[in-house]
Amino acid sequence: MEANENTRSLEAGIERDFSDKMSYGSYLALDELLSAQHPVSRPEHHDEMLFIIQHQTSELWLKLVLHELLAVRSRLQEDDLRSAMKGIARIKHIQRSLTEQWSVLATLTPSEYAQFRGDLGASSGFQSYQYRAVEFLLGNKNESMIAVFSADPQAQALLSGLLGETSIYDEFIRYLHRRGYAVDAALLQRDVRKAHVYDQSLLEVYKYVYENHEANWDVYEACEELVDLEDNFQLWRFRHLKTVERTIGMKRGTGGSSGAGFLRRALDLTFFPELYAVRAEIGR
Ligand code: HEM
Ligand SMILES: N[C@@H](CC(=O)c1ccccc1NC=O)C(=O)O
Repeated sequence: MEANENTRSLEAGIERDFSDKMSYGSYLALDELLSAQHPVSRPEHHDEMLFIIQHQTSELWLKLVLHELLAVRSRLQEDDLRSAMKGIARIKHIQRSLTEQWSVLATLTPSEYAQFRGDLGASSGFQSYQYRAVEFLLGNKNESMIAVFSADPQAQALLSGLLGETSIYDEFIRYLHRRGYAVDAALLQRDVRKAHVYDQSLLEVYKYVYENHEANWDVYEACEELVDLEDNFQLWRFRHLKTVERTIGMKRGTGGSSGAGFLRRALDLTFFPELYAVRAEIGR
């Protein structure tokens, strides 16, 4: 039957009755997940579903990035660099997927978006607490961002908590110190509520690591993993900016910012400045 009818028959052993067993849908809470898309445009605009699902899938992946970053931070605290790097490898794949996904939203034309943009009110990705949590964990701390969440105590608590905790870069630096690399004491005691700023002693450490990479292989490899992470993050920011430019041009953002100009300035931020600065020092 199978070959000539081009149909696959169910095997006898295939489970059919889930009345008292966990099924695919119940395990994944699909009823909840798939009933969480609520277009607000009236009459409902066809393309709003794309807009909602693009954001929801991004938030799901951000949830996993956050989960993995917290694990990476713990593994660094436990001096388990190899396992921390395994976490970063996974995050890098998620980032690629997030960046690749912009091409789906890029099919939304300015005319289509304009038909429901007004219904979005003042809501904006600027109010994504998971995105801000990822930025904080990577070291881009900015206390003023928390004000956006004044109406969301849970988000505010999460971000206030992370603001006062170390970033994965702080933990990497502390790990380097424990391994005997000459990191300045001031850097180890810095105010973690502020963004990391360029440190000369760290540049010297990296210079040593890169010039003697054979003898410092695991640290050298970890440095390059962090550069990949930042590179991927910047690619996401860039694709966001370019999607914004092609859908709303130079309009102001619904969140109240100047729009594309504001997003472009994020491209000047860097999580790991010394890892970029060291490039200019190699082979001098
Ligand atoms: C047509 C699609 C999109 C447009 C036109 C757009 C536009 C903007 C604009 C103008 C801002 C600046 C804040 C404001 O004033 O609103 C912003 C911020 C932001 N958007 Fe979008 N966005 C789009 C899609 C997305 C998607 C799919 C995500 C994924 C989660 C996202 C996440 C963010 C985040 C996280 C910020 C804050 C960025 C930062 O702090 O640098 N946006 N967006
Ligand atoms: N800020 C966007 C609106 C927007 O993109 C948006 C609106 C609600 C929820 C998420 C959004 N995504 C990213 O900012 C705009 O100005 O058109």
